[in-house]
This record gives sequence, C-alpha cells and structure tokens, in this order.
Amino acid sequence: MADIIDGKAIAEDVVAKVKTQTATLAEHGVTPGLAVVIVGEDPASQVYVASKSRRAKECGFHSVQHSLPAETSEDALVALVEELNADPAIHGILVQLPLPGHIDEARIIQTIDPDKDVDGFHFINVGRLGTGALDSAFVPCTPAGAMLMLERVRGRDLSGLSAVVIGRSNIVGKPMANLLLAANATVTVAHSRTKDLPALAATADILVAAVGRPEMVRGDWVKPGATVIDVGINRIPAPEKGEGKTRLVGDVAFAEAKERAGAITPVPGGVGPMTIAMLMANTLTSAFRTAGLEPPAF
Ligand SMILES: Nc1nc(=O)c2c([nH]1)NC[C@@H]1CN(c3ccc(C(=O)N[C@@H](CCC(=O)O)C(=O)O)cc3)C=[N+]21
Repeated sequence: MADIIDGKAIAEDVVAKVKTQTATLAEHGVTPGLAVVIVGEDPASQVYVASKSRRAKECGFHSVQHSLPAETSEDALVALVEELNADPAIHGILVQLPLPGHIDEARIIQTIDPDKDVDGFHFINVGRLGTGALDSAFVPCTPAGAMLMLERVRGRDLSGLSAVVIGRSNIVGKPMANLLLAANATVTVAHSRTKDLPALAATADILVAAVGRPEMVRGDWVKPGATVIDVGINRIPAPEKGEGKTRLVGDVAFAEAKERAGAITPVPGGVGPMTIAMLMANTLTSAFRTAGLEPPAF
C-alpha cells in the first residue's frame, strides 16, 4: 500500500517559511504585494481566487483583488495589467484563467511584466525554465508544487529514474517535463495521440497525470513502487452523497493506484493546496529580487 503524500502538510511547511521570510523582508522595509485579477463570475474560479487572497493575507502580504465583470474589454484588462506592472507595491500579478472568450489570453499574459509574472506563463519565464535559468525564472505554481512533493519521496536528484508526464499543456505538462529534466530524470511526455499509453505509463518510476480526465489512469498502468503525482482536479456527480451533489477526483483512479504505487498524491489535499502555497513562494521570491536580496530556496 502506497504512502500518501500530504499536500496540505507540505503546503503548510511552505507557507510557514514564506511567513518567516516575509518578516525578514519587513526589516528591509519591504512587504510582498500580490494582485489577483478575475474576470467574470465562474463559481469555481471565485473559490480559488478567494483562497489565494486569503493565503496572501495570512502570509503578511499586501493583497489586492480585482474582480471585473465578464463583459470587460480586452483593452481595459490590458490597461489594468499595465497599471499593476507600474505599481511598485505589487510584486506578483496573477490573472485567473480561463478568461472570457472575447479576450485574447496570450495577449494578456504577454502584457504582464515577466518579473512580476508569478504564474510563470510569460514567454520570458518559459524560456528561462526551458534553458535551465532557474534562478531568474518564475516556475508555474502547479508543477513547482508537484516537484516539492516528489522531492519528499525521491530527493532532489532524479538521476537514473524514468518519468512519464501524461498531458502537454503549457501550464502543467510542459513545465513539469522541463523541471523533471532539470532534476536529471529521463522524461517522456505522453498525450492523446500516444500509442499504448497504459504500457508506456507502466514503465515510469515517476508518473505524472495532468490531463483533466477523471480517473483515467488505472491501477494496472502503475509500475509497482512508482511515485504517482495526480495533478487532475475534476468535479464529478456524486449521487451517493445526495441529489445534485458532487465530489472531487483526480486523473488517477486513486483506490486502484494506491495498491501498486510506492507513494501517491491524493485529490483533494494533494497538488491543489501546493499550487496556492507556491504562488505565495513565487510572490515572496519576486519581492526579494526587487529588493536586490537573494531569495530563499524552497
Ligand atoms: N492564472 C491562473 N493560475 C492558476 O494557478 C490557476 C488559474 N489561473 N486558474 C484555475 C487553476 C486552478 N487552480 C487551483 C488551485 C488550487 C486548488 C486547490 O487548492 N484545490 C483543493 C480543493 C479545492 C476544492 O474543494 O474545490 C485540493 O485539491 O485539495 C485547485 C485549483 C489554480 N489555477
């Protein structure tokens, strides 16, 4: 039976370190500032944004939230981002995705100052990560959090280990593959066009599922003893809890996979809480850099 990697507990460790380091920065007269921008009223997005703002306040940050109506124009959003770019009290800018269909997401992301891009989505940060310039990059929060969880089991150096990442998104799959490569793993990125995915997955010492398909990865896809990182967060109907109720599941069939894995992350309580903790870590890092100080390692 697998060890369960407790994302909530590791996230608390990260946040504790952020709080301590925020106090250190205060001695230099600096308060980390995070601006979260949300456009439209998607209820799930509202919940995530609220917990980001709550965490930021808990860390002692200057935390601002901009909630804009769904019909906000692209130009108005660009103007807000430019205002935040120019605001010296703001070290991190997060524009919650997805944006309404009439707004060009790529244009918004590329408008964010790369040195305030705590999501790590700007071309400059993608390039920094891709070339191994990790001391100037912002690494996307979800894969950064996944790597810290993996480190608890496998250490920092993954030499000799094979990793299979299922999913090739810009926000998880691709940056995750780059981080695993930077840690010396032998990395394969699989996706919907991959031939015999179950057989490929079963070769992985480290299996990362980031596809957004509820419980797609079955128990027999898991190599015995493998470390399984489940990045999926899927809300599915749960009639057993009552009419109209839902529950969260990952991309991995947890009950099956935990019988074969050596260690596995749960959903909820796995990568999700780590994502928010790493957003705090990235914002802190940004404030240290702006102050000309060496940021702490996480
Ligand atoms: N620019 C941008 N950056 C993001 O990082 C970003 C985004 N847009 N858009 C939406 C996704 C989603 N996301 C989550 C963060 C935490 C949990 C989380 O803490 N989940 C809890 C459960 C929460 C619940 O009960 O719904 C858990 O897994 O235990 C989930 C999802 C960040 N995202």
